[in-house]
Amino acid sequence: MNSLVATSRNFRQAARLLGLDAKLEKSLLIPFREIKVECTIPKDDGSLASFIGFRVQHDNARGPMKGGIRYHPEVDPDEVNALAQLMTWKTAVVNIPYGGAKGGIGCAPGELTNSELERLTRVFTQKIHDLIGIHTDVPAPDMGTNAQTMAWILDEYSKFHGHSPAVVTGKPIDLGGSLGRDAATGRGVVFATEALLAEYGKSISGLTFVIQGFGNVGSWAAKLIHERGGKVIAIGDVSGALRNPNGIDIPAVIKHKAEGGVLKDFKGAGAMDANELLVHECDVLMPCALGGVLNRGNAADVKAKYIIEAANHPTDPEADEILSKKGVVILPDIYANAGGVTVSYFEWVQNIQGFMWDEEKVNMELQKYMSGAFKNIKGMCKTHDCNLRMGAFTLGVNRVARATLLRGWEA
Ligand SMILES: NC(=O)C1=CN([C@@H]2O[C@H](COP(=O)(O)OP(=O)(O)OC[C@H]3O[C@@H](n4cnc5c(N)ncnc54)[C@H](O)[C@@H]3O)[C@@H](O)[C@H]2O)C=CC1
Ligand SMILES: O=C(O)CCC(=O)C(=O)O
Repeated sequence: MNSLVATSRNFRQAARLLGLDAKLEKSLLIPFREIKVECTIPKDDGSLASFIGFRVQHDNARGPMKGGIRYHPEVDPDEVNALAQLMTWKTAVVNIPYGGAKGGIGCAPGELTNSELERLTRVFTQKIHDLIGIHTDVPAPDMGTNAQTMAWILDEYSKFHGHSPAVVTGKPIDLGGSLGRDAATGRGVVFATEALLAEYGKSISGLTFVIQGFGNVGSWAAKLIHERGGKVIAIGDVSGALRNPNGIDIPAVIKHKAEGGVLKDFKGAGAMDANELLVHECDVLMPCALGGVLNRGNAADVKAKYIIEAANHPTDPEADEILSKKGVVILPDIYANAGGVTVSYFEWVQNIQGFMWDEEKVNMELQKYMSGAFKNIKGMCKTHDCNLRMGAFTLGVNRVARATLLRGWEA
């Protein structure tokens, strides 16, 4: 199902549970602003290459719009729109003073050199610099982008507006990045998993995990699960998938990748069919890569008891229905992966204050926000007699609706 249709469907279901006025519902769904820009760069060989960049600013009722920038060949306007909308509900779920936005460029970052990526990022920034800003819209990394990408945006933006570290988060520590931001999404995923498992009298230790995606989110989640005694029995990325029923040595995989190795060539686990990864026998499944990977084609075959949505919208609504009938418990993206944007908020606060926190404080505050949000989601589940996805959606949508009503519409 189209990602925008799927996300809007979840929103509408939450709006109905909350009894929102139809006009308010419509206004919350329509994005504040959609930006589409053409970015042409000279490639290293002198030829020209053109790319389309997007930034969708979905809602700013609760504060500056916030969300990552994705570099991926499948980036399209509907997907960016859906991801921007998810950011609005996500920032409200963890109760940080932001709205939602998301950006992306349709490109294959792995096929561009570092200098081509730098030129592309700078051209994109030139085209959107007057529409982003510390108190309007604050980008961050997402799939295919990283701290270096944020450093280029910061530098290009600062040429127009003066030195502005708080205009992006997830930047290098040397440029005002926060300690703990690199690990934050994966760490938040693990805090969220612990909160969920505790409801069932379980903990990470001794359970089996399957993780799809071994980039920023997947590798940090895997590392922290491994450290807590969880057994990661299968992993995969764009190169392929690996399994080891005795548990994969995650620090060794991280070392292999840091030394330039490709995941599928790691020797401490056997190769497996990448399509089998999501339906592999395990206690906990963590999609940490693309959206829509759990769909009506594979949902019936999923064997995990818990799904932690570390990626954004990995579960299609059709799969959601099939999985819930099977009794699989799903921890939704707008809560499960909110640790990244939460520490982005801490980074922005530190930049504005001009005062750096130590990593212990960052991680402690993150845990507070994640466990507080889980309690609030459970409260909404009780109030509206609904599952965790609708608990999170009703929590987020209700906060945004209240802020919108309080601000009013007088011209
Ligand atoms: N980076 C962050 O702070 C946050 C990221 N997310 C979400 O988490 C997910 C992953 O993001 P990052 O780890 O930042 O991206 P990344 O670019 O660091 O890593 C992406 C991973 O997905 C893998 N992948 C790509 N295509 C694949 C395919 N067809 N099959 C299997 N694996 C594939 C890549 O090989 C890589 O391991 C995305 O859905 C993103 O929106 C959510 C919240 C915050
Ligand atoms: O850190 C941020 O501002 C946004 C992270 C993000 O893009 C996401 O949560 O999907």
